Amino acid sequence: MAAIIELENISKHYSPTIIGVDNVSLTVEDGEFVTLLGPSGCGKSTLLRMIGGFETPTAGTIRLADKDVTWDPPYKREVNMVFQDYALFPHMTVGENVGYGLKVKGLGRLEIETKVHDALKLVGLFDKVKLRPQQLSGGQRQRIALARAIVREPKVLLLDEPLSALDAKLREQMQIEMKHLHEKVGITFVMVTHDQTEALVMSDRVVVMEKGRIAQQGRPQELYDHPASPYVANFIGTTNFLPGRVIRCEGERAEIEIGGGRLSAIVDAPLVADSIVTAGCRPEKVRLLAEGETAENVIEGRVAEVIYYGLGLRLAVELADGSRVYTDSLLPDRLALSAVPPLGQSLRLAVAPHNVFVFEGEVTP
Ligand SMILES: Nc1ncnc2c1ncn2[C@@H]1O[C@H](COP(=O)(O)OP(=O)(O)OP(=O)(O)O)[C@@H](O)[C@H]1O
Repeated sequence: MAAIIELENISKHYSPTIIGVDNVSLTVEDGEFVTLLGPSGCGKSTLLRMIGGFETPTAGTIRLADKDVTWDPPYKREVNMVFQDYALFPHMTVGENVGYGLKVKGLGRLEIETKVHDALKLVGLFDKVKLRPQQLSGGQRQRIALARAIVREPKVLLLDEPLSALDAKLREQMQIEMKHLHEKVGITFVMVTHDQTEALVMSDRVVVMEKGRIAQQGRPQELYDHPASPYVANFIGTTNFLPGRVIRCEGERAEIEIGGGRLSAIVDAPLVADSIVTAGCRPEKVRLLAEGETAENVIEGRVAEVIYYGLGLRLAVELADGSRVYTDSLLPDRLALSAVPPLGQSLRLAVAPHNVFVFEGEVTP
């Protein structure tokens, strides 16, 4: 695959103290679906707007399809942006909205009709061509905005929180629809979201941002299974953080002392004996042990809280030092609920060494 977007040392300083984006370099491959993910204020929208030409960088270079576009206005770039509020014209029909950009470009009526028809077919809304936006549901309006963006056949589609106006159920459905749309049209998608599930479900690659910089980037599963920092581990999914101390580290295996016992972990880089660390593990990777069952990395504690969330159960287990470990388990059938341990009951948990992350230093949640 060839690179379609190349950002080289891009910064945006709004003032000497307000830094939107701080020296970011990023390459997006042709046809990729890349998501910029992070909490409010981390600089993801500023970065997206700079790719679109709606904001100019204070340093760095932006190349689109090998062309330096750093100082080009939006209309000179082969990109199209879908905004949060869709920005549809209320006085125009769906067909006119979708065809508007082509009309401005000077295309003939027949050509516009064909392209509008194809774009609306792609989003499954050709039967709505004569309606006005206000006669459509939120999800339909979102699809019209997408059709209007792809009808101009841009090389890159920029999406700024495209699903934020939709309710939870529709959001879930649109995540899958947009993923399929991306596969069908083959255009490069760059999306901004603060919703980690959305990023994991839809993207080929997720770029996690922190204070204007890239904290980590990778395929969704890479980020989930190998977060590079507590920030990423906390932002993507839920993580148990347990304060600890390194007992020893030999090769890729480290022994960590934690508040209720010891944990073995598989580590990427050697750790210094006696150093302060934080062990992390995902709640669904922590297993409840049956009586008499043996395992590596056994943690003992008492049930402090039971949280039922339909699909399964989350137990908060308090260790001897007062720290808590959450464990998630699915409930395979209704009867399983009767086996839920009561508050205060002692139990044993286990987590496999390859499911334990170790971060140097203390983590403040
Ligand atoms: N036009 C502006 N003038 C001054 N500061 C700005 C401007 N736009 C953004 N900022 C600041 O730059 C930083 C990054 O903002 P940005 O909007 O890119 O973050 P974001 O991650 O997209 O957040 P959100 O999800 O809330 O939109 C923030 O500190 C913000 O206050």
